[in-house]
Amino acid sequence: MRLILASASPRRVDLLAQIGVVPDAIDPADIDETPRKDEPPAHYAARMAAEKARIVAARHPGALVLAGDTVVAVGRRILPKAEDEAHARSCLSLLSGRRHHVLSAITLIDAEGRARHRLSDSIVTFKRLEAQEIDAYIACDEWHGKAGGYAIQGRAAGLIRALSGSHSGVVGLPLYETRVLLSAAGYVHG
Ligand SMILES: Cc1cn([C@H]2C[C@H](O)[C@@H](COP(=O)(O)OP(=O)(O)OP(=O)(O)O)O2)c(=O)[nH]c1=O
Repeated sequence: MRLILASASPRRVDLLAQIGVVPDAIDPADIDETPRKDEPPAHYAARMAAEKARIVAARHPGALVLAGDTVVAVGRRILPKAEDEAHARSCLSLLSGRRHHVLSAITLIDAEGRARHRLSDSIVTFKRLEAQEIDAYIACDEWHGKAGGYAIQGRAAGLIRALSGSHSGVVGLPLYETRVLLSAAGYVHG
């Protein structure tokens, strides 16, 4: 059975490889990722994963298509991907010393066109960040393009006091849920 990964994220390829899954092709969806007005973060993540999967599945009839979306949320507020220093700084100031949620949604569309969905909800707690810790993190550039302005798989791990939930989900693809969906769709892997 062919598996298509509907994602431009190299992290998702690496995460899949961690559970022994190598997609036959990578075909990013490239959709409009603007949240709707007052859209709850979990709803937004699930909607994005489902839309990415649906658009890519239309291009690959008969294949399995996996898509994901990772959203950082402080309360009902969705933090967008940090594209510049000022934005990354404001994300880190907001996350400093408090808990936030990382919602990681996946959708798998099977060979018959049936969609299965899972949502991983993790709680991440940052230490209270000193000004020089924020400066040092900004200088390392790992925040670039990351939801919420940090990447737990890099230096930010040294600033995170606690994680409750799925580490792989925070990085971008919750592997437990992914394996469950792949198995349910009859995909055989290690
Ligand atoms: C919080 C956090 C986010 N991220 C990244 C993962 C995702 O790439 C990004 C969230 O954006 P996504 O829209 O989920 O993914 P993407 O744009 O990289 O790829 P595509 O839409 O094609 O599937 O933030 C980390 O790498 N580490 C982290 O700790």
